[in-house]
Amino acid sequence: MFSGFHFCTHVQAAATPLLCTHKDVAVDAATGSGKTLAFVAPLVEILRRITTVKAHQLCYDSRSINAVFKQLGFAIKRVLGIIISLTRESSSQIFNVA
Ligand SMILES: Nc1ncnc2c1ncn2[C@@H]1O[C@H](COP(=O)(O)OP(=O)(O)OP(=O)(O)O)[C@@H](O)[C@H]1O
Repeated sequence: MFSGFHFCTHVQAAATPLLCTHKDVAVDAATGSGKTLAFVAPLVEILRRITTVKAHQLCYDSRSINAVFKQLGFAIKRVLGIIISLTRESSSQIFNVA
């Protein structure tokens, strides 16, 4: 389980499989129910998959290791996810969870 927690909260259990399969999700749940991790963890998982697949594809193409790093470096510098937050406090909270 992400972040050292052993169980998902209800909102995390409901949202994670949908977000990890690229569905659009709107969540309305109580304060402190774990909403932040419910969208941060799937985003991290999707980014991990993108970079892993990219590395695998590049290695599979059997290019030189320098070319692999160069192309991976380029890929990682692209914007792959955006979190929009309405307040500075909320932004800090999300930053700390991420
Ligand atoms: N799966 C989990 N197991 C145990 N604790 C968790 C889990 N997920 C989140 N928490 C903890 O629960 C607390 C509240 O989580 P979080 O801030 O994500 O809730 P939230 O719904 O986003 O709150 P808010 O509505 O205030 O933004 C945090 O301390 C967080 O570390």
